Amino acid sequence: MEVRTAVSPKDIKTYTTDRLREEFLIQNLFTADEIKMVYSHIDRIITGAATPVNKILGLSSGKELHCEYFLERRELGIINIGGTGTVMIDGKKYTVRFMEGLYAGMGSREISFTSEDRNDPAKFYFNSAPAHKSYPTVLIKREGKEEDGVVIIKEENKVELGSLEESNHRVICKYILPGQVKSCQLVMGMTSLKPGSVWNTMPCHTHDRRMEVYLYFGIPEDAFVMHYMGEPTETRHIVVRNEEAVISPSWSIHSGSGSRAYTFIWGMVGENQEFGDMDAVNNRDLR
Ligand SMILES: O=C[C@H](O)[C@@H](O)CC(=O)C(=O)O
Ligand SMILES: [Zn+2]
Repeated sequence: MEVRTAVSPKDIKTYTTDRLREEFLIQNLFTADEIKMVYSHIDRIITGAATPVNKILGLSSGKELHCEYFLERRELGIINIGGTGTVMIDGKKYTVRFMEGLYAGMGSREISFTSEDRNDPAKFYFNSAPAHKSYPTVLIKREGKEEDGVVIIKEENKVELGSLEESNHRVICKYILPGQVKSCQLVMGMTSLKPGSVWNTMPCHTHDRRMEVYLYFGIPEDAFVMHYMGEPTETRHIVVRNEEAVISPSWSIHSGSGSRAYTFIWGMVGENQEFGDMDAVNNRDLR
């Protein structure tokens, strides 16, 4: 597990491209038959991915967490962006298809990942945060029938925002949030741009009470997203490629414009779970 420290907005004023990428960009998350993780001191979020191809991958705490098992004092949110896979949690099997999610509560001991088809492997992306209470583990689906251990995303949590005229027409699909999937800190979801729209989170915002990580995906190899970060009056850009993530500290905007439409997963950690708790930035004030 790679460990990254927190960063002051004063520092990034002098950062080179390389330094900025080293601090905030997360690359090579999806590596065959490996679990990759980055532990950030910013709200202690862990951003990771499990890509089982030929193996069963077990999630272990590693030496960095100094505990017996990964979710001893944590919670976990997973979204599969690959082929159908299986997550085993304490002997219970969850089949997780493309774009389906899973929330695993604190105290879950044995967690492992497998793919159904090695030619179309699952790609389990995850965010994990410190937790103080155990909430039920549930599978999260966009459609279907509500049943025991399965949550269907509510219509009110599929929000259409923006317009083609403003090049920011998109659907925000909220997976883990109060009123749908209970968690201690973690709030997670996915935003998909409509063809022809390229801007996410524009107008942009900051939120002092939580940090955020974006994972961009569904981008062809020769395409990219210009991700914008920094204080609203001191912005910087990071060129993000397919299946790369970017860390956004509380003081930073997090917004992007792609060379074409794309999709991204957002995960937020901090003290406030209210989705609308943002400090809006007026477009006129950006620098
Ligand atoms: O605090 C909320 C997050 O930044 C994202 O959910 C915003 C987003 O997906 C979008 O506007 O496209
Ligand atoms: Zn945000």
